[in-house]
Amino acid sequence: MVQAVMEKQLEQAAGRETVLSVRDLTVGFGDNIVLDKLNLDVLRGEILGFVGASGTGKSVLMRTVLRLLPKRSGTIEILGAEYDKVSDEERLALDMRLGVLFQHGALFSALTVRENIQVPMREYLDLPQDLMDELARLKIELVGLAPEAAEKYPSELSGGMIKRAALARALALDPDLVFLDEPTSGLDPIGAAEFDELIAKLRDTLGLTVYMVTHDLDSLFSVCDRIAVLGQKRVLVEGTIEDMLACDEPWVKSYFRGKRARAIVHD
Ligand SMILES: Nc1ncnc2c1ncn2[C@@H]1O[C@H](COP(=O)(O)OP(=O)(O)OP(=O)(O)O)[C@@H](O)[C@H]1O
Repeated sequence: MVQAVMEKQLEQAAGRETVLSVRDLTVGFGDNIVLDKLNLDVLRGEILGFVGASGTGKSVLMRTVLRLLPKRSGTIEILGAEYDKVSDEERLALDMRLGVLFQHGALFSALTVRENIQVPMREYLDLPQDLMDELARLKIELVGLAPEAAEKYPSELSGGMIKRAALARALALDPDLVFLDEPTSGLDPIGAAEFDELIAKLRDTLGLTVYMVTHDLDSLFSVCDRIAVLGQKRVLVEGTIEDMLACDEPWVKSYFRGKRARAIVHD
């Protein structure tokens, strides 16, 4: 069954551009091998939901792809380039095409929302302050925050506003691919649904590709085009929500056909 789902996905993937291709990736800490020969493809323009039991290595994979953790072996090709094989200059250019929203927002508490959004601009670009202010204003509008949010500090924002501000910072350089680590965690169901709608809208309007680590079944059912499940140190199964619902792999079955999931399906 799992094999059949994988083969169907490969067929569907044929002909679409792969923006992230991970092959035989092994990552570990001392004797603890967290990912073992893992393979994963993310296709342009899709929202990929990445799930797996707690502690299976979802964050480790995302951090390794972002070069925040070292890999033992394997290849990671991102936006058509293999990081290990490009020059420093090309690596910098690649980094600019990636946006990241870390869990809990991870905004700088001593900076206002506007200043937070301008951090990547300062790091990668050499722009006059008035242009950066205008760009920050546009990003704030894009994520649905009020203009007044620009001069507020993170401590003055609600959880939902922090997520939106962090998303605005992730979008600061108009990336092709954004990584979201549990973007709806800590939000109430209405706030989470609004955030999901925002992500779908941004994908549709900006043509973003979204890689989203999530435990949120609502997000998986409502906005993800495809889902990848991490287990046994690799991607156990990849597919649409329908594929997940038909899958007999025990963890996938209990996650997607358990009590909580059934409540969503029958909503
Ligand atoms: N810097 C590190 N040093 C040593 N071990 C680590 C490090 N980071 C992660 N690990 C280990 O890697 C494994 C996977 O952790 P990871 O945080 O990726 O899980 P996760 O799937 O994201 O979990 P959760 O859903 O709870 O966030 C765990 O066993 C963890 O202890």
